Formats: sequence, structure tokens, C-alpha cells
Amino acid sequence: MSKVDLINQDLVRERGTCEFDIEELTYYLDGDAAATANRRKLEDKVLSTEGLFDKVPEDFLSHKEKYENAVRKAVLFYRALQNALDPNMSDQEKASTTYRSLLPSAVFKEQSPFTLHVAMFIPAILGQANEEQKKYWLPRASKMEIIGTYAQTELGHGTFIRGLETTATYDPKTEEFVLHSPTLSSYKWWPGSLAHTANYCIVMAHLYSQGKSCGIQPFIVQLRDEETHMPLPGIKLGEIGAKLGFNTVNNGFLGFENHRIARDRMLMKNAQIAKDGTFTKSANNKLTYGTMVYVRVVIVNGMANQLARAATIAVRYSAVRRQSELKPGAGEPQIMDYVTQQHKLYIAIASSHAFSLIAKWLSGKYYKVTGDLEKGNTDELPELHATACCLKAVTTLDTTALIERCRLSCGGHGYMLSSNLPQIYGLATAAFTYEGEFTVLMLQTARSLVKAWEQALAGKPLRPTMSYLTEKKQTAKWSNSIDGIIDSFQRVAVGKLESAVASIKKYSKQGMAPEDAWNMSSVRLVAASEAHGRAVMLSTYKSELERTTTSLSEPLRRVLGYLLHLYAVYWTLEKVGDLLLYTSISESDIQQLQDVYEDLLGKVRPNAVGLVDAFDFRDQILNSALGAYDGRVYERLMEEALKSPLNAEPVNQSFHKYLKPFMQGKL
Ligand SMILES: CCCCCCCCCCCCCCCCCCCCCC(=O)SCCNC(=O)CCNC(=O)[C@H](O)C(C)(C)COP(=O)(O)OP(=O)(O)OC[C@H]1O[C@@H](n2cnc3c(N)ncnc32)[C@H](O)[C@@H]1OP(=O)(O)O
Ligand SMILES: Cc1cc2nc3c(=O)[nH]c(=O)nc-3n(C[C@H](O)[C@H](O)[C@H](O)COP(=O)(O)OP(=O)(O)OC[C@H]3O[C@@H](n4cnc5c(N)ncnc54)[C@H](O)[C@@H]3O)c2cc1C
Repeated sequence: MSKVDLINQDLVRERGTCEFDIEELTYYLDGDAAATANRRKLEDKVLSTEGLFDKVPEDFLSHKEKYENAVRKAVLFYRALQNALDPNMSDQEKASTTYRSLLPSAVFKEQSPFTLHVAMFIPAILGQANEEQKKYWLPRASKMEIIGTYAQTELGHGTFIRGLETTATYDPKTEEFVLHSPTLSSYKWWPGSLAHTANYCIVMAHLYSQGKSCGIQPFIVQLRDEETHMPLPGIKLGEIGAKLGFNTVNNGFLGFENHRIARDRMLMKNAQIAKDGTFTKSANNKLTYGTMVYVRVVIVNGMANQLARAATIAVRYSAVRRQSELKPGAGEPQIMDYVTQQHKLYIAIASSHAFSLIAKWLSGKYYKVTGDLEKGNTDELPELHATACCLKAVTTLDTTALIERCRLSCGGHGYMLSSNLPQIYGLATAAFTYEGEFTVLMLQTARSLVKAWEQALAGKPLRPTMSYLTEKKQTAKWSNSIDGIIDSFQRVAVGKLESAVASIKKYSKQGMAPEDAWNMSSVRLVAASEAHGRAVMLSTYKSELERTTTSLSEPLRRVLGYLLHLYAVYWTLEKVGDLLLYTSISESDIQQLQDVYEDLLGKVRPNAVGLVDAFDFRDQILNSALGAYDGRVYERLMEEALKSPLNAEPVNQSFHKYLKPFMQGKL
């Protein structure tokens, strides 16, 4: 049999109906043909590393075995990655090539124990260390001579950074800081790699010098001996236990007992402490939070990729799976022919495209602001923070919901760990909480929105992402066009913000303290932030798609246009209640939009498999019995089932120990 004969015939037919050049879309997603070639070369090199893949799937291993196996693979993987990455690439190019390919996902279903080293330890050194410190620490970290993590969250506080209890008290006599965990709740809790992997760590602690509080500052701390890996004296380390996902990330706890570190271990790019203990604060005390802003930006891109992975699995499976009858006697249709199935899946494809474009746009903003900060200009930092907060929050909300929907769309087989959909869900839902919990980040954006509202009332100019607040005060005349939908989403955001601000005023007038009035209005404030996020996302998706697709072929532009349109109409129908409140949309507009939506599902239908093929995830990266390129779903489900250790023997010992005596009344 040829290779083509081994491919499920429904998938072959689906690929034949695709109206655009799949390869052209892959190039677009990567940047260009050369970027695709580089990525594929990198994947070829890394994934051909001997010993990288599990013989027994990690799902069948114990917690301890999972970790040990993950470290074994992480070492092989990162060495192979370091050797394979083009040394002429900038760190940014290296990271984006690796993120886009989701290479670590081929090896770790629940992430690598080195994730925090790459995702936060190195970025924290880059963003918080002064030049001299960078010169010393970066080469060691980049070569992975040391492995680090980022320890901020404590047992008692994650969200409220100002409430962190770990102390760093400066002792001018010895020119050292004394790190201490005064309470159980002050123990660091959660950092990935911290338990048994990392030997260094960025610790966020409350600095005291000359008897005064100097706020939360970052310190680079050695945790373990570089030879024996034993925790250093005064340092208590351990693992926090099994979790919904991330079980190979080695999340840990850390406590200090008057542990001393040298003065130069405080990262001093932004704030400094002199030998005599004199403290110089930074230009903006929120610069200490810079690593979090960076990771929030990265997460939006991560969401686009994880959603693309789930959509690929569910769409391919829906092309292969046949069930029930549409027309009597006509045979069982592919489940993707059910319009309800299309409704479940195509929004996931469209959202992935939206998030990918939004992530690139946000990343551009991030690097612009970082450049400004280097020159001492902090003007655009508040807008970046407000935008990153709500985009991270809304994209993790949607990704989590849509991955779960992809999983449910695969029926019973989606519940199998061998589908990989539960693990992908586990990764995405973690991002809803880490790096700033959803509600908390939404309220940060709300703070900026309320300020902008007051500025607008005072006739002051607003930052670009919020400038629509002044322009859209009148009730928008409804229009079914994409621009009309964007206008209306902006109007909804204005309406919700207006309602939240009115609520704060009402409670204040009743004599409430401002903080209580804010708290009473916070459900409305979160709703306003979400509406703002959706308005920014819609308008950015449209403008970035237009900006980046001018040189593409007409068929591809047309299909990408369907996705944008589908995204806009889907959210209009989801938010009909809000639109009825704040715009002039009518029942007949809604009926028309429903027709448009059904028409769009039909237009995407012949392109659905082509669209997910274009994400270009190798089978190893999908790591799923349901999503492989060849569609041999049942064969793979059986192959995976046969790997279960329970299938190694026809009779399990528990029969003789328990079942038999039980059934024979002897137990
Ligand atoms: C070699 C090969 C290389 C190849 C590469 C190989 C690739 C490998 C693969 C890698 C895969 C990567 C994927 C990622 C994976 C990640 C893993 C998991 C990571 C998870 C890590 C974590 O989970 S780590 C902990 C994060 N923990 C939070 O996230 C706490 C949230 N909590 C707060 O963030 C603050 O607590 C909170 C609420 C702001 C209040 O802070 P607060 O009380 O001090 O401040 P206030 O609210 O009083 O606000 C006072 C004023 O500050 C303004 N402001 C506040 N923040 C600001 C800011 N950041 N920038 C500017 N301004 C800011 C605000 O807007 C106000 O402004 P104004 O006064 O003008 O209104
Ligand atoms: C998988 C995973 C990996 C992680 N990795 C790391 C890591 O590497 N390093 C690290 O330092 N941390 C890490 N964390 C910790 C993470 O950053 C925190 O869990 C997160 O910031 C949320 O904080 P919390 O757990 O204190 O939640 P809480 O703040 O206690 O949230 C509980 C509830 O209270 C609500 N709430 C809290 N404050 C407010 C408020 N002001 N207004 C309204 N509602 C509020 C929240 O909305 C939420 O519903 C990780 C967490 C997870 C799940």
C-alpha cells in the first residue's frame, strides 16, 4: 500500500475541496516561506533526537516517574534545541520560532520542567538586572549552566504582591541581605521547577533597609549546591503535589531561615541599594512588575497556538468520524456535516487566527515601550499594562472555553488522555489563573478605563486603544457590516463603562468609601473591561488582517476574510443582549445575522481541514490519537489502549487477592 492509501479517504476528499493553497497559509502564519523552512528544519533536527519519545505514555506513569522521565527528556530536548537553533538568530527570533512550532509539546504533554527557566528566569534577568549583573548571569543562564525559576507567589498571597511576606533585610555591616520567611503563609508556593529542578531563583521579597520598607524587590538567589544539588543551609524546598495539569513542571515551595546573600544579588536595574544601605527607588515602582507584563504578552501567542492544536485535533476527527443519519438511507454523515458541529469548531479556528494577529500586534507594542523605558520614558507603560491585562484575560477565557468545546465535540473519545485534549485544556486553564488571575487583571484594566473616562469628560486626549471612548458617545446606528459590528462593540464598552462609573458615583453619594463603592461596582467594571477587550480584539483582528494580507492570493484572502467575518458575527450573536441594550440592533438585524452566520459556516466547511492542516503541526506535536494527519483514529485509539500496563497480563493479581474471595463470600 502506498502512503496515500493509508490516509483516511474522508480526509483525502476534504483536502481536495480546499479552495486555497494550504502551504501559502502556512507561510503566512510563520511570516514567510523562509521562516516555515527554518521552523521545519528545526523540528526535523530536534525531533530526530534519540530517546526523546516515551515508550510507555507518561499518562501511565506515577507522579514521581513522570517527573524523572520529564527531566530525562528535558535534558535531551534542550541540548538538541540549543544545537539546532541558528546561532545568528536573535533571542527574540529563537523564541518566536520555538513558540510557533510548539516544539516542547511534542515531548511534554504537561510542559517541561525547564519552562520557567526560559519563560521567566531569563526574562527577569534581562528586564531587572543592571548591565554588570546581566554580563555575569545571562551567559550562565543561556548555556543552562544554572537552572532558574521565578518565585513570587506565596502560600498566603499570589494576587496581592504588596502583601508578600518574605523579607530581605539589608545588613550594612556585612553588606548582605538576610532573607527570611517569618510565617507559614510567607512560604513561596507554586513556582515551576522550584521543587527539585532549579538551583537558582529570582525571589521577589519585601526589602527593608535602614529600618524602612523599600517595597517589593527582585533578588537572584542560589538555592542548591551546584555539585551535590543539596539545598543550601537556611533554605527549605519541596514539591507542592499533584495538580489538574502541569504535573511535569515541578512546582515547588520555598522557605528561608535567615539566609544571607551578598548585596550584588539584588537585581539593580531599576532600584538600587548602596553599600551603606541607602535606597534609590526606580523611576516608576511598577517597573519591578515588568517580567509579568512580558509573560502576559507571550501568553496571548501561546493561547493562539494551543487553540490551533485543539482545533486541528477536533476538526480532523470530525472529518473522519461518522455517526447517526441526516437523511434516511443515505448512510452516516461525517459529524462535521452537522451544522451544530461546525458551530462548535470553526470559531476555534477563527479565534486562533485572531489571537495570533493580536499577539503580534501586542508584542510590537511591548517592544516599543521597552525601548522607550530604556530611554527613561514611561509614558506608554500604563496603556501597555492595561491592554496586556485585558487581552491576556479575555484570550485565556476564550481559549479555555473553546478547547473544552473542541474536547466535547469529540464525544467520548475526547475524554481519553490519548486524545491529548484534556491535557491541552489543563495547560490553557492554568493560564487563566497564573500571571494574574482573570478578574484581578480585568479590574486593572477597569482602573485605566475609569481614569480614561474621567479624562474624556475633562476634554483631555486619550491613549489610542481607548480613544473610542470619546468618539462613540451617541447610540450607534446598527449596521451589519464588520465595521458596523466593531463600532457597536465599542458602543457596548462605552455603555458598560458608563454604567460602572455611574454605579461608583451612586454608591459614593450614599456615603460609601471610594474603595467600597468600587467593590460594589466591580461586577460592572469587569463587564466593562471584557467589553473593552472584545472591542480592541475585533478592531485589531480586522486592521492587522488587512495590513498583513495584501500580497496573498485572492482565494486565501477570501477564506481568511470568512474567518474574520465569522468571528465578528459569532460574537455579535453571543452578545445580543448587550447589543440590544446599547445599540439600535433590531430583531430583524439579528435574524439576518443568523442567516449570514449559517452561510459563513457553509463557506468555511470545504476549507476546514485545509485550514487546520495549514497550522502545520506534526503528529508528534499534536500528540493525539484523534488528530493525526492520516486520520487513522480507530487504529491509533486501539494502539494507545494496548499500551496500558493493565493489558500486559490477561488476569490481574487483584482478582486473586480481592475479587475472587469477595465473590466467593470469603471477604
Ligand atoms: C535555549 C532555548 C530557548 C527556546 C525557548 C523554548 C520555549 C519554551 C516554552 C515556553 C512557553 C511559554 C509560555 C508561558 C508559560 C508560563 C508558565 C507559567 C508561569 C506562571 C508564572 C506566574 O504566575 S508568576 C506570578 C504572577 N503573579 C501575578 O501576576 C500577580 C498579579 N498581581 C499583580 O500583578 C499586582 O498585584 C496587581 C494586581 C497589578 C496590583 O498591584 P499593586 O497593588 O501594586 O497596584 P495597584 O492595583 O495599587 O495599582 C497601582 C498602579 O500601578 C499600575 N500597575 C500595576 N501593575 C502594573 C504593571 N505591571 N505595569 C505598569 N503599571 C502597573 C496600576 O495600573 C495602577 O496605576 P494607577 O495608580 O495609575 O491607576
Ligand atoms: C499552573 C500554575 C503555575 C504557576 N506558576 C507560578 C510561578 O512559576 N511563579 C509564581 O510566583 N507563581 C506561580 N503561580 C501562581 C499564580 O501566579 C497565582 O496563583 C495567581 O497570580 C493567582 O493568585 P492566587 O492564587 O493568590 O489567587 P487569589 O488572588 O487568592 O484568587 C482567589 C479568588 O479571589 C479573587 N480575588 C483576589 N483578589 C481580588 C481582588 N482584588 N478583587 C476581586 N477579586 C479578587 C480572584 O478573582 C479569585 O477568584 C502559578 C499558578 C498556577 C496555577
